[in-house]
Amino acid sequence: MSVDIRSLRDIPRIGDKMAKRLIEHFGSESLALEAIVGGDIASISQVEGMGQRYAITLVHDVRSRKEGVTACDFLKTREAMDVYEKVLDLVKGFAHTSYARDKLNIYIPYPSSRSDIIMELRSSVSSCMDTARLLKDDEEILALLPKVKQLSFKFTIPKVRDRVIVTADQKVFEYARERFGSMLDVHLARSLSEFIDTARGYSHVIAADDAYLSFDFPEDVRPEFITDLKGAENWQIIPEKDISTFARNLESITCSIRVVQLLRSKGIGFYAGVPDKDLGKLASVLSVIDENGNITAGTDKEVDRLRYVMAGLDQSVSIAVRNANAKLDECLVNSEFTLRGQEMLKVMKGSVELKDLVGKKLRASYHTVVRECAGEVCSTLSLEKKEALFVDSLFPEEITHPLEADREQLNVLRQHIEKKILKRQLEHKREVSRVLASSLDTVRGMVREVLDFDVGFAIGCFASSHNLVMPEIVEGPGFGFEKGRNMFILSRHGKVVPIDYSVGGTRFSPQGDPKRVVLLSGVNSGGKTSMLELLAQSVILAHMGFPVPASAFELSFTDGMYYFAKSKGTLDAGAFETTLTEFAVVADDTSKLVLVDELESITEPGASAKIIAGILEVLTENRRSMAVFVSHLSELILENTKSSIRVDGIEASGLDADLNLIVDRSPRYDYIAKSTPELIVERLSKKTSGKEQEFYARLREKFR
Ligand SMILES: Nc1ncnc2c1ncn2[C@@H]1O[C@H](COP(=O)(O)OP(=O)(O)OP(=O)(O)O)[C@@H](O)[C@H]1O
Repeated sequence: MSVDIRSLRDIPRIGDKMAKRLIEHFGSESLALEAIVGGDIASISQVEGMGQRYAITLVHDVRSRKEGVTACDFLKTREAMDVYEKVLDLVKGFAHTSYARDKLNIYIPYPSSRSDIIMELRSSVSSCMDTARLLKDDEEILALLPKVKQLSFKFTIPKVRDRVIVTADQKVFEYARERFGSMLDVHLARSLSEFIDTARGYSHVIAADDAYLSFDFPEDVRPEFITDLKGAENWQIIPEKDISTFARNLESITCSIRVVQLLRSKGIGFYAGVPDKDLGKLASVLSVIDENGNITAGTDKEVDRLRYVMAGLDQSVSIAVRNANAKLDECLVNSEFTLRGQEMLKVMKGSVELKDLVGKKLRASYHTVVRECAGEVCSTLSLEKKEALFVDSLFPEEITHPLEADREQLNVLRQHIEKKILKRQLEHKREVSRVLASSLDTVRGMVREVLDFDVGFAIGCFASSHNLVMPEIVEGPGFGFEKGRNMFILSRHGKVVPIDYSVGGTRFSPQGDPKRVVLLSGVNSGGKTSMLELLAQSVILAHMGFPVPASAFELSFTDGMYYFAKSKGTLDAGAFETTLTEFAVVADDTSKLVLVDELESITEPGASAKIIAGILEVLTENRRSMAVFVSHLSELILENTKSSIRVDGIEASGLDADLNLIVDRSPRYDYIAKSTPELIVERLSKKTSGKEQEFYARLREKFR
């Protein structure tokens, strides 16, 4: 039964505490609900106290309430679930984003009662396959996608230190502090002098009322009057607020824009609500900021020049000073100083200092050197007139040797440049923020769509890489295929022998034999278990609406799949009983596929054969059941039943030159294949020597 979910309270797993955390994390209940219903496992996992496993369970829970089924409705045994999880891991290997890797968990196999969902999925997966065919080798898209992450809004914006709001009005002050206080300084100035003192500490001053409008301010205080603070937009006062959101997520956003543009250029309609022109504008606005929210180099020549000045100031001053001192030294070395008699008398009388006389003599040369030194700094840094005046004040009027730049004045120059950069940046930031503020929803939606694109793209790439085909759905019961490939063997060994096989009524059935219940006999290590695994993989994929690993595949939908893997060793009485209880479930009249691997080891061979025969009879009587039982006891089982059960066989014809079994991996229909353990014994005897070989030779004799 499907249930409508309208609030977090409708989800039994979510208590008050978790609901609060979800709302805090996503920003609102509707966004939290959207993430859960939409299967955004990656984001839900980030909620405090959640974790990935819990997020998956939560999403499955909610979806199963909406869809009325869970994965366990189809996957009836632990081993069936294991195969599903391993298949899903293979698909996840093709995801380019962690978002997609997590979200792929929402895909589950559905029972035939929800064939409507399977059919819907088949059509969307088919278009994912088309997209993958087109794009799977596109290097640009493959490089862009891994850089797209979910947008993060969880960060505090560092306080802006170079800007201040100053007001003379208590009410305005309180309002400004409440709205902007966490992001920039707000001051109450009760007098003009207080205003000016405060203003001098900042590169940009916003005067938030008209109290000081008519005053003449000193040249270094140039407030901006924004007298209606309530009517002001955030981008005017604190453009950093919106810019930060974009800057922190810059790579994800710019890569998403590029992905959308690329997809559109390939004729794939994507994110239709936003026209190309708007995307282009967004991209060009974003190109102006870097990941710290600063204006990027190349945006504004003046900012670039000032940054260049800032970066080169210390070095160019020290080089120019060094050059000046070298010139001064040279000048001194080449100077002669002659005291005339009058001068000597004055010095002797103490009315003139020798130092002053020397200074007088050197002044002209000193000032020339200092002028040249300042000129060198100005030209190296391409300083403007006003900045050049600051440079002049770096060097003392009085002759000093060696020449040194005044550290304090250098600092004043640095602050002057810095203020100019900040002021200029503010103009750009306001422009950028004005555009970005209205684009947040667009960008949020776009990044989500790109991430969701990767979910489908991963499925498409998986299908394409494994050469999968969409199975044809038939009335059945039955399944049959050509060139089926076990994907686990393929990923483990890099190659796999394709197999043809059919059970029940399909166009691949042997001479139209529609037998639905078969025993699979055959040689040890012939590939019987691998065949069951291949069937399980394909049937699970088909019930997920996914393509399957074969060149052609037909199957009928079933209500559930039972996969019982080989049990290890003979079971004790308790475990035997438990195993039988597990098998009792196959007796109901639902449509089902039962795959069983060597059940005989549950007890001694004679009894096992009877039990297996009994189970097969029950399955044969249910017209909607299909079953493949792998067994080495097929003859014994047939002796114990009158039901019409087909025995197929995987046979080995010998050993090749490398002592590997020569096996035809495709089962032969209606054929009891021998286990041929003698081939294994023969192989061992050929591979060994001495005593060991004698031992195997003796065993071999037993088969003659
Ligand atoms: N189609 C195939 N292509 C390539 N290798 C295969 C194929 N099928 C099986 N193999 C390989 O053969 C080996 C034995 O396979 P598997 O375990 O399925 O045989 P089995 O018939 O179940 O053996 P046993 O009767 O001893 O349990 C495995 O290593 C598997 O990788």
